[in-house]
Amino acid sequence: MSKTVNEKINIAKNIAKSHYLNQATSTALVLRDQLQITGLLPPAVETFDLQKKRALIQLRAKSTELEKYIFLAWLRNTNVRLFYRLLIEDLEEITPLIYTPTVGTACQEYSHIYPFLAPPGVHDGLFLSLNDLPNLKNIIKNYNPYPFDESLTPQIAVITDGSRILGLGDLGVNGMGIPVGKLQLYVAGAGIDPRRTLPITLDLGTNNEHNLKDQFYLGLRRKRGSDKEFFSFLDAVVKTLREVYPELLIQFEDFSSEHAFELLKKYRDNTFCFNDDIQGTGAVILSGFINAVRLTAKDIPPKEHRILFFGAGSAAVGVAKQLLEFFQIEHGMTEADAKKLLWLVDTKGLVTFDRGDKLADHKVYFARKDNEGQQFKSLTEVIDYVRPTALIGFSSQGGIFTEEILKKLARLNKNPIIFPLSNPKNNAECTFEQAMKATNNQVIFASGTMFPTYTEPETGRVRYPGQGNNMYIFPGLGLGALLAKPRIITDKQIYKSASALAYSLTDEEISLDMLYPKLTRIRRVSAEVASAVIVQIVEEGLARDEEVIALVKNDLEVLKANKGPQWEGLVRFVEENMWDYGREKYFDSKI
Ligand SMILES: NC(=O)C1=CN([C@@H]2O[C@H](COP(=O)(O)OP(=O)(O)OC[C@H]3O[C@@H](n4cnc5c(N)ncnc54)[C@H](OP(=O)(O)O)[C@@H]3O)[C@@H](O)[C@H]2O)C=CC1
Ligand SMILES: CC(=O)C(=O)O
Ligand SMILES: [Mg+2]
Repeated sequence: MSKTVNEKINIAKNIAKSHYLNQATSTALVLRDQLQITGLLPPAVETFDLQKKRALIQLRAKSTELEKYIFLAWLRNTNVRLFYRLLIEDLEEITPLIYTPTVGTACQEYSHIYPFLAPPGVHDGLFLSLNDLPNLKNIIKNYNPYPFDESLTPQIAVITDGSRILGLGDLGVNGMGIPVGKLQLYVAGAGIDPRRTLPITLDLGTNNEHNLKDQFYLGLRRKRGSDKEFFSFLDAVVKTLREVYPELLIQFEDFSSEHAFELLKKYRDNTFCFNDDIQGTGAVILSGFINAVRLTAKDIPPKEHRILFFGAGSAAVGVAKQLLEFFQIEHGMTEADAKKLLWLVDTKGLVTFDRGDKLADHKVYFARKDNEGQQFKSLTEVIDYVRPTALIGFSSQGGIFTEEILKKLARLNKNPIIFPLSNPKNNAECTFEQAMKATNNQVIFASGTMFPTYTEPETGRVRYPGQGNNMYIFPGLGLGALLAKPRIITDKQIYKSASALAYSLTDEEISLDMLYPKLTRIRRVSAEVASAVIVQIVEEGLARDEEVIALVKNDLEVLKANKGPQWEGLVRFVEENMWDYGREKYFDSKI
């Protein structure tokens, strides 16, 4: 039902201070009068372009990355659309400031920078502590930034308990920067409406002594409790979230590995959710690996790859599982044969059955049985034994891929695949430059946090590092799922997101030997990932959105008739459903 002019004015008055609709110095004079804010702003009426220009100048004038993070948080919390315009248009410059690496520093400092991130009445996200258990429902409802519009209920929540924030360990409630950062990438990368995102940090205490002793630490001052306490709190939170928002998609993020696997097992078949560190990372690295296999295909048949994971936590095991699928699905290998291509290393060395320690549940499946009683402790020993074609780092041990290790890989392979994937940047197992130099520029490289390009001194050729970060997957995966509305996220949907990403490279990107598309194309890439996920959801019979089902069927008809590019209708539909900073609801009505 259309609103009367008076109703519109009332809405506008209520929201005049809203950080979403705030146009600041762009507010037209007539609107200032109607909103009764004339005189409260300087007289000039500026364009959106000029506002952006000023914001960029101010941002670039900050001397540290943390100051830039604080500036951007303030901008997001006071002028949502200006912030997203900056982020979307200057993605390569801004992403490292709101996500890895800077978000790592911001999380470490969260309790110190906290009050200066948002003005009164605007909140970073929802904190749910153990003390809130009796009253969860009301507290969840407290987070309602847009009470004047019922259509703006949250669609997607990213939840952490702060227990393994990037490779920085247990940061407790300081981990809030991660759900906030991930959800900003949902908006920039896949056009999720920022008003419908819900960052959640659970407070079950922290084992971080530094935080517990810090007078400014903002979480509960207690250590983490038993697994029983953890899982019953999580049960209550998930159950209540589903009661309040039945269609909410939940992304579990940065939980300690044991809990991460257990949560996924508990909820994957009954809740609309996925785990980003296990499944999102699995998909993004599979995608980079598919392209690395293509680049090495003339020297190594795919089935002869030998993949060594340095680190055996949620990320490594998540990727190993996706690679296992890949060798079975694409190369017809049996599960047992595919498993033989994968080795894991943890703090005790190569993960084997007969090592003598009790293996964590998630390591058991990949534990080697063919070591004939031998154990291998150091990475050098393991490399000599395994002779890997690919070395994948998920250990959070910055610099541990030394020059000696990198050279060893180069001696074993014409083009060694080396992926130092730990975050943030200081935790990367090596840098791009180190990998290039040690391998005589032959490395096939991706890292979790972006490294600068490298210019080969001999030829002047510019080489592009890949960024193997789940940010290439979760935005498109989430968008596809939100549009098709399945009740659960399946492994097949995750797998399809990976192959869609791998095949989204343009001819130019392929000619530059890139493993991942340029970040600047993220929206198109997310649309392709989302479309692949949607097709899979429809094929599994899980879609509940009639329009989407009809579109997929129509595209199938077109495909059968060989009339057009794959899923073009669907990709267009997905793109049309993306939020954009320019598409704005109330002020378009020109009240
Ligand atoms: N690029 C991306 O998109 C992503 C990157 N990551 C990054 O991956 C890293 C790991 O995450 P996650 O798997 O969840 O974390 P975990 O802490 O669960 O795993 C770390 C693993 O590294 C092992 N490890 C630590 N130190 C050493 C060492 N000196 N020698 C050998 N092994 C060691 C640990 O061994 P043990 O089991 O014995 O303790 C553990 O298996 C983090 O830095 C995270 O930021 C995570 C998700 C996505
Ligand atoms: C990227 C990410 O999810 C992590 O490092 O945990
Ligand atoms: Mg993570």
